[in-house]
Amino acid sequence: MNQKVARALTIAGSDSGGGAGIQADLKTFQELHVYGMSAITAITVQNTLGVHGIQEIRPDIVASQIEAVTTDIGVDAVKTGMISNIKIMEAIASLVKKYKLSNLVIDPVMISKSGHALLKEDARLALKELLIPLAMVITPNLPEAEVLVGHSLDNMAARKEAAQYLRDLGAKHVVIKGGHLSDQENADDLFYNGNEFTLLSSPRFHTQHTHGTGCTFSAAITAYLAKGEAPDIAVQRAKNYITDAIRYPLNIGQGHGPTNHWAHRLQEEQNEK
Ligand SMILES: Nc1ncnc2c1ncn2[C@@H]1O[C@H](COP(=O)(O)OP(=O)(O)OP(=O)(O)O)[C@@H](O)[C@H]1O
Ligand SMILES: Cc1ncc(CO)c(N)n1
Repeated sequence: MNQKVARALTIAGSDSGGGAGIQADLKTFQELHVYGMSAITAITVQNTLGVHGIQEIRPDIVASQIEAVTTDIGVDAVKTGMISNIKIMEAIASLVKKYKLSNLVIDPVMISKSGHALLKEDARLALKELLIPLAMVITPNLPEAEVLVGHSLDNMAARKEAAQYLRDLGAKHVVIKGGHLSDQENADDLFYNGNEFTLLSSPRFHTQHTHGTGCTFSAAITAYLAKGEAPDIAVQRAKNYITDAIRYPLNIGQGHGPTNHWAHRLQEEQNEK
């Protein structure tokens, strides 16, 4: 086998519970046959019941992790997740530019599903100034998109304007995720590539096991980009992946459990029996 292996890097926080953050990203990369690497920005003490502590990693250590893998192994696509402070954000932005990491997916993580702040307030502006201009794809959930534009987005016209605003900041493709629109029958995400708007649509499942859905979705986009898919295809395939991962829950933990990262294989395994 001398086919070139796709390589993806996640720059994110560690979730000891294994459902979100670095752990979700690496599991997703592996499932999609992409070699996964990590630069850890923070260690969270976390389980399905919530976030119980955070230790930020020194910015120079975050930077060295990125340098170590970029200069040796190489990176076909990269994603960012939890980046809790400005110093870490500055370090990441300068290395993305230095190493011309063009397949950059930004998941602008701000608050965990359990309500814990994962991004300091003063870092929100830095996210807009430093990182969003470098993004190939940005994937805010609805509350994050509202923070980024500075007002509520309670209808589709407002969400389309928000997507245009994020494009104007420099992100080439925008996905405003609809997971939080819990009164809607479907879980529809608004995708904008600068020319047209499309909906990434799926049924909405009534489950409490949605911890790490955003991390898993953005990691899947990153994996498909690493494999050379165009962004329009990568987001649709990632939507299929996260939909299966939510559809077939593992029922782990006492609170908001993780998604099922190997669910996409179940159909295949069923067919083999
Ligand atoms: N109950 C659900 N049923 C089906 N799809 C869902 C459901 N909840 C979320 N999704 C999908 O999961 C993906 C992630 O969206 P979501 O809005 O949950 O991200 P998030 O809030 O950033 O997640 P997290 O912060 O837990 O990582 C989107 O494609 C969304 O439509
Ligand atoms: C480490 C980490 N990153 C992201 C999220 C958002 O789901 C989380 N809960 N924990």
